[in-house]
Amino acid sequence: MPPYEDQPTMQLRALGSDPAATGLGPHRRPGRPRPYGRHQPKAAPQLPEEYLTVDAGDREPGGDEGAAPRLAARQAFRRFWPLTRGDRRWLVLICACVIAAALAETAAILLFSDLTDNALRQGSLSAFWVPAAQWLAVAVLGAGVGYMGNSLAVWTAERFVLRLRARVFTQVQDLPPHFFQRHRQGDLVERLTGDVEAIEQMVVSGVVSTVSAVFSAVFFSVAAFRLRWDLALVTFVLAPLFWLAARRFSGRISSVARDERVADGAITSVVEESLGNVVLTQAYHRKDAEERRLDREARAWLRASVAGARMSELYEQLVEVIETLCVLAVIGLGSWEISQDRMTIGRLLAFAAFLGYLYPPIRNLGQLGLTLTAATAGAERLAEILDAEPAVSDPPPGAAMAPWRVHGTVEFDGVGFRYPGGDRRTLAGVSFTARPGEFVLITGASGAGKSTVSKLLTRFYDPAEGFVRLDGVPLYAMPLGFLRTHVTLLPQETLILHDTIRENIACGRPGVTEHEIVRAARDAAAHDFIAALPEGYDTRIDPHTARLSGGQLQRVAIARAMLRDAPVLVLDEPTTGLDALAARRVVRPLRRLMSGRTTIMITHDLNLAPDADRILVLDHGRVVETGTHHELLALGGAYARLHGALGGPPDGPLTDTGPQPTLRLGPM
Ligand SMILES: Nc1ncnc2c1ncn2[C@@H]1O[C@H](COP(=O)(O)OP(=O)(O)OP(=O)(O)O)[C@@H](O)[C@H]1O
Repeated sequence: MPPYEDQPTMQLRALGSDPAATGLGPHRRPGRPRPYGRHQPKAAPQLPEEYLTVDAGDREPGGDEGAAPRLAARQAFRRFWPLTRGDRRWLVLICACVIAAALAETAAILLFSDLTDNALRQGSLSAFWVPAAQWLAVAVLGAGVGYMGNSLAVWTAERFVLRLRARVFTQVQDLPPHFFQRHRQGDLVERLTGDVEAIEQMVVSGVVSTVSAVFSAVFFSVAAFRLRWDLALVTFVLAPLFWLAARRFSGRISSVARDERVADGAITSVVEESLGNVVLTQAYHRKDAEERRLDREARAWLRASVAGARMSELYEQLVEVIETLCVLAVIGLGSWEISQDRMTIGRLLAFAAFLGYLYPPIRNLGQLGLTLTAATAGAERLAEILDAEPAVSDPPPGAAMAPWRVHGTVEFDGVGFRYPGGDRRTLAGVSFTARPGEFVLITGASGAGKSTVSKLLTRFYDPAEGFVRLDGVPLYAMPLGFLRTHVTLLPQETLILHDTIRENIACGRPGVTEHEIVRAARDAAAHDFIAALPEGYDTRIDPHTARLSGGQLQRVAIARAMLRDAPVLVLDEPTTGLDALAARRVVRPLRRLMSGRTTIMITHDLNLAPDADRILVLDHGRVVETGTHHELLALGGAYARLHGALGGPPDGPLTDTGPQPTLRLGPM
């Protein structure tokens, strides 16, 4: 008799999940202000009473998330089952195919017993043809439903993966900056790939496998009792041993699976971070340190992986022993029956062969529990993302104070803020107003809270106290899309899409013409260097490749902002990281971009200060000085000290063409 696993079987192998696996081990790898939208512009709205009376101090900066929550397999299943909505009729059809396949297999077993009893035992060829033809018909039928069920199951499972991944990805995109500071990128990548697939194993494939195993076990049991009730009874008395073995292993497997998912995330993170930092690695000759880092994570992964494989193998071998025990019990009882002349050896052989069909579904039921337990580790990691609250959200439908024609008055009114999880306030009582077209420069020591102002102004967070307003409307009272269409951020680190230069500029305003792209590039002093590239505007750029210099990338970003054409501009250290010459080349385009727009510039670079309508000096989250460059120098306080320490421009008119890398942002 061939080993059980090798025996012909028509049982649907639930897709994506090898029922013989415990679920451990690697998963499949895989111009001016324009109206908002089409609405007619209207005057800046009057705020309803509720926005004026809300005590903003009650608002908590959201988005704080804890560690991955612990979930029981049942909770994890319930949590992700709703994502099968829309495909449940297909699941029903798949289950029907699974049941039909189990029936066909049961019929095949009975026909096999028929053949051994009649054709083989009696040595009669005439007794062979009818059951043989029936067996063939049943096999063809089983193959048909097997093919249909498996194809449909792959399609349904992949649709589930698609839907779940899209859901998690959408959520990830709404999460606040600190979430990404606290989670390594590679680990998030792993959650969006490996963990998503692990959950599919639990939900779609899990349901199909369970239906398959349950129906096969029921049908085979009925057939077993029909063949020999006493032998069947012995078989079933010993069946709980499979369940006990699975139960014994489930706790250990759950913890090993969790370690394995975390190790998978860590190794992806190290590889990704190392590739992203390859210049630093080479420049500082950190090759050995990076290799050690990879080796450390790889060893942790190896330990988790080996522990997982060992656990799985131990379970498999234990089950083999239990199966052998069951077969020996049946043969023992059968031998006694034969000795009493109550049974023939042919019947006993037929029954023993039949056990080869009966045990896999019983054993699969136990293993399914383990697969679910292992997949729960992935569910916990995804639940952590799905449960993380975005720090900000759109106002409820009907309550939004938009659209209107934005003029660009920016107001900070008694703003206080503390980062989620932060131990102290980053901003306290910050108040200032920038009227349309004004240039306000915010400076201060490192860590004073300057960039935090830009994050509040572009609403990555809401203030815990006070209000940030645009044209008198608190930012939280307008849709995020409306706000970010009218307030353009040019962050410190130039944001580049992995695409062509054309697309990198065009993404400032979808639907722009080639002519508009080229005009923006010219205004940003980027056209000439782009045109000189062999592929011109079709050159693909990447933040990690050196095809364009920092200053050139910054000018591409300025061209994008030009197209965006927002009335408010937030510039976070626009010249930081650029050498003096590159910084000077950025000045003219910046002047064009700032012209006529409200500009909040966050910078250490005091070369830009004389042109500001107002300068705010931040210190430990508070505005300690306000005035023009000359007023503040005359004051001889914090600004004057910063100016002296940072080597700002002389107290006089500046030019962008002089021998010193001084920058002039005055009117063109
Ligand atoms: N996600 C965060 N969680 C907790 N604290 C944070 C977070 N981001 C920034 N901070 C803290 O808030 C304070 C202000 O940070 P911010 O980046 O606004 O300073 P900055 O003045 O722009 O500094 P720099 O000039 O160095 O960029 C710092 O003490 C910083 O450590």
